Amino acid sequence: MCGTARSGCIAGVIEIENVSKRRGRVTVLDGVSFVARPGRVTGFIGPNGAGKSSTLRILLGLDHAQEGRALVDGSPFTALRRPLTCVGAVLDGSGAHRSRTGRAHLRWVAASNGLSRRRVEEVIELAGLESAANKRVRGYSLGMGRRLGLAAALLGDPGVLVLDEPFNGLDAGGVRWVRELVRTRARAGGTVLLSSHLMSELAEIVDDVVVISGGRIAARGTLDTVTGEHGSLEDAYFALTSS
Ligand SMILES: Nc1ncnc2c1ncn2[C@@H]1O[C@H](COP(=O)(O)OP(=O)(O)OP(=O)(O)O)[C@@H](O)[C@H]1O
Repeated sequence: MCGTARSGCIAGVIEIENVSKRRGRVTVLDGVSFVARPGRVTGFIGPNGAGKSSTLRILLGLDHAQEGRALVDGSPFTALRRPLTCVGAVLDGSGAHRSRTGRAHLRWVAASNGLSRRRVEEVIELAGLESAANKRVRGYSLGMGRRLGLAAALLGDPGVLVLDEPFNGLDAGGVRWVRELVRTRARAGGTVLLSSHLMSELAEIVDDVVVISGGRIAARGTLDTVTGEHGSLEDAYFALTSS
């Protein structure tokens, strides 16, 4: 199904290797390295402006690093032949044209990746978008836009999910859905990499944690390792990022 011309996207290992990014004179990322593994939920946390979105954008081929590599199963995202069947991603917004309906957007994304209209109906149901699917995206709330972005990310039933602040704007039902979705995906052997500022929410769902601060990795490891002697992930986060 999914794959690169070279190796095929079977394991779904995300490797960020020594990635550095400068914007003008500002160093946004400085030698960032970590791995997100199959069967695990990896939380990517850090203060505003720490470099989370920049890292995820480089991983998804939306931006370039001056140094280092970001790989999925040893290949850059841009080398994937049918990316949606390998990596599902949600960055900011739904990515949909505002004058389209949610259903039309999903059908367009599905068609561009050789996926069926039946799958479109499945993800509409999965994302709880049945009553909104025929509305134009310009009328969507923040949370509905989030659900639409997640629905599109799930279209290809990918082994890898990359989610930037997936809980933003979601109501209680949406938060519960995303929580269960990422845990179910990881239990089934998928790789989930997600950023969030919601420490208590994250502590419930992550296996591994990567902490970034000022463009540098401040800590990485299992939830227990990173939490360490601190009472909670939140306490560890503040200790690691306050400088
Ligand atoms: N398009 C851009 N042009 C210039 N600077 C940018 C751009 N995008 C990000 N930056 C800068 O890069 C740095 C890292 O930003 P980034 O968005 O990756 O952080 P983040 O950890 O995702 O933050 P947040 O939690 O606020 O989303 C910040 O200093 C930011 O100002």
